[in-house]
Amino acid sequence: MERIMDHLAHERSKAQFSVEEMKIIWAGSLHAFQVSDRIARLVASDPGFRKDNRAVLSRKELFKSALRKAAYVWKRINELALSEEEASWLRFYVDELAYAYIHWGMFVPAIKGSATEEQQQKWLPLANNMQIIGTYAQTELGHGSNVRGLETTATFDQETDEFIIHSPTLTSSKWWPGGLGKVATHAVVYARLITDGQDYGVHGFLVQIRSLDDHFPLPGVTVGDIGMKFGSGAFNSIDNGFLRFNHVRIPRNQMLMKVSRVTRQGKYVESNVPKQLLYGAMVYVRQIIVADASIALSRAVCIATRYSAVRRQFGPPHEDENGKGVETQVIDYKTQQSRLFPLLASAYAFRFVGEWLKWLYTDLIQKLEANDFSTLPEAHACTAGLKSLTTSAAADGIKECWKLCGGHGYLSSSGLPELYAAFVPACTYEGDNIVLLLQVSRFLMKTISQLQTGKKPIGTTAYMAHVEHLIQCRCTVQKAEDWLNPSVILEAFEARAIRLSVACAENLTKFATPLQGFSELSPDLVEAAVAHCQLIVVSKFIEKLQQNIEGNGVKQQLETLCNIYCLNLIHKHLGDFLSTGSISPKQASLASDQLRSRYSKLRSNVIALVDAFNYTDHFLGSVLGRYDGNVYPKLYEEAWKDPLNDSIVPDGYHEYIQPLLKQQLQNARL
Ligand SMILES: CCCCCCCC/C=C\CCCCCCCCC/C=C/C(=O)SCCNC(=O)CCNC(=O)[C@H](O)C(C)(C)COP(=O)(O)OP(=O)(O)OC[C@H]1O[C@@H](n2cnc3c(N)ncnc32)[C@H](O)[C@@H]1OP(=O)(O)O
Ligand SMILES: Cc1cc2nc3c(=O)[nH]c(=O)nc-3n(C[C@H](O)[C@H](O)[C@H](O)COP(=O)(O)OP(=O)(O)OC[C@H]3O[C@@H](n4cnc5c(N)ncnc54)[C@H](O)[C@@H]3O)c2cc1C
Repeated sequence: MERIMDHLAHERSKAQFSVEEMKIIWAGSLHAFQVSDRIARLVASDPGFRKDNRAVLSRKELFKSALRKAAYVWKRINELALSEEEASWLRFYVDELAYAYIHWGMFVPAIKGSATEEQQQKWLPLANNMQIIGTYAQTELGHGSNVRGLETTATFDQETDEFIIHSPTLTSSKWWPGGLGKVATHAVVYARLITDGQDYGVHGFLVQIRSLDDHFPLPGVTVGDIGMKFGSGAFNSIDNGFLRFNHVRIPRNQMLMKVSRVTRQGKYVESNVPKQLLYGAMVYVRQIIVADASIALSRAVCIATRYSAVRRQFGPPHEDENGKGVETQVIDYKTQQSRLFPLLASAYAFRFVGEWLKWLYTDLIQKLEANDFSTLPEAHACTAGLKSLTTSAAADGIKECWKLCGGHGYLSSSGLPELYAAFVPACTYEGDNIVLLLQVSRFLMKTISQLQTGKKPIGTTAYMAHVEHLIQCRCTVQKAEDWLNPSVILEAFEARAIRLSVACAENLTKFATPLQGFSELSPDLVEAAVAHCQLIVVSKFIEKLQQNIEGNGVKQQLETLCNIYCLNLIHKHLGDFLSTGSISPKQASLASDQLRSRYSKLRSNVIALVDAFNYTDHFLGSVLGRYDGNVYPKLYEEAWKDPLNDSIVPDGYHEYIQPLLKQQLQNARL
């Protein structure tokens, strides 16, 4: 036991940088670090937030436990008079999916984004004080991605000055909204607005669905839970629900009227605000999901890295620091490094691009408030594309981390199966990842077509202004070290991205209609979108390194991580880079050489690099990822805690095992 604990201590002593400074870089600022650290410890030390028994709870127990925790969170927020920032961290570290995620993450933002000032004044205080609990009811049984295809209707009745909300078909039943099944009292419902016999398309409406007195559904409302979801624990603590309306009436002023409104006379009036602002809550959450992807991936990487340093398999026997013969730490296998280190680098890359995206979103909101809508298309493309890229990579990465831990990774107590089950739907919710990439490609094709009109591309598409150069430039790498030059890397990624986009744009012209072209070329368009989004992540990592980064050795570690992130992408997408002529086969081989050498450079720092995430053992929820590395005794302890081990002879022995054995014994004797 002693020796295992020593392993991580020895690993930590090898670090070539200041972990404390890196913690601040990871958190974003000293202030963010201090607040998040304080709240993480507060949660970890409070038995009310225990979560180690989730895997063995039944659905009903899990759900009730999530309700209890959500109520306790609210109590602690009020008792401790936490600020909004502190309260968000508290909800985050409690790490239990419940209705509060949708209430704070979607219901409140939808009201802020789509309601008029007057409507906000009425509804926000109620929501902020939890006098009502809200959900976001957009998706239906028949349509999720195709929002324009939603079927729920909101028909204006001029006589009573009300909207009649109705579900005309089975497929129009709302399906999936979190917190809807058993908890929410109110919902922002997306429905087709019909007035004067005309259909004006999908709009948002605030609808009360349950009584505030006895929690029963209001007349005309049918509501329930959609059933168990993938994995034990994970999303099963939350009541994703169905909802049907039978001519439910709401006052006219419960239509969210920032984008457009219906007058007392039933006239539909548009404002000067773009209709896409109706989808504002999705842009907001997609940006948060990018931050969440870096968290989810870094959690898995932290577990897999610590365990890989503790775990030993095969010889040649080495001597440990006490001169004893020991097997090889699995982290020293080059295959383990080539699977794990790019994931560690990706966690950092996603953290920084998430930070930038938060800035982009804040900037967008400021502009919108000043009636400047110019950056909305780019913000939509960036949030959609980066949400897609980072969640797909994080979900795959978590699964890889589980395999990197061998058999023990499959144990619930490793924390990895539940982390995977809880995170993988991020590839679908808030927009299916492929559908979102197609949005990015649409934006890219539009940008390319506008180049011909002389319109200067801005922001993340600014590189397209250099299309002539990027289409014909040749990569200058001659030796492996040349791949450490950020401008060389950037140009290779820009060349690959623009060449894929331009090829798509040229091919699109060969079809009879743009629609036909988009449909036929959609796999290529998705690849072009991925290349563009990877370029954004690469360029934001490089930009981060150009900032003033303090702390002993911190910048050097980040440079190594950045190199690994970029070179591994080249390695994985070699087909793109070679087929577009962005690099040559010889340069590809030099990139692989350099990548291998970066792994060796990083090796002694990896434990410290995952320590810099500053995750408590409570938050990690993993025996394999424990800070002290004391894995085996704790695995043994955990095994004993399983309910199956409550009795020596299992339930069912007398009914099913004993008779079987007896029968077989008798048969043998006959
Ligand atoms: C130390 C680090 C600290 C970090 C802390 C991290 C904290 C993390 C904490 C918590 C994590 C939280 C995790 C979240 C918890 C789980 C919550 C899950 C809840 C899930 C909710 C949902 O899923 S809600 C439902 C979402 N649904 C969708 O996303 C549907 C997807 N479909 C669409 O979005 C659209 O319909 C689609 C874009 C596909 C529309 O296509 P189309 O028909 O072409 O579009 P149309 O409507 O005609 O639009 C035309 C025009 O508008 C542009 N556009 C589309 N959407 C938008 C938009 N949102 N904004 C702006 N513009 C938009 C579109 O591109 C077209 O443009 P043009 O081409 O005409 O210019
Ligand atoms: C855990 C979870 C929580 C959720 N929470 C909420 C919530 O709170 N509120 C809410 O309203 N919704 C919620 N949703 C619903 C979610 O937003 C939708 O599931 C999502 O938008 C995808 O839509 P869909 O299910 O209709 O998939 P579909 O669109 O049916 O996708 C099925 C397949 O078709 C493909 N596809 C679809 N359209 C195209 C296209 N144009 N081109 C190419 N391929 C295409 C997709 O890539 C996918 O492979 C939640 C979903 C999950 C899983």
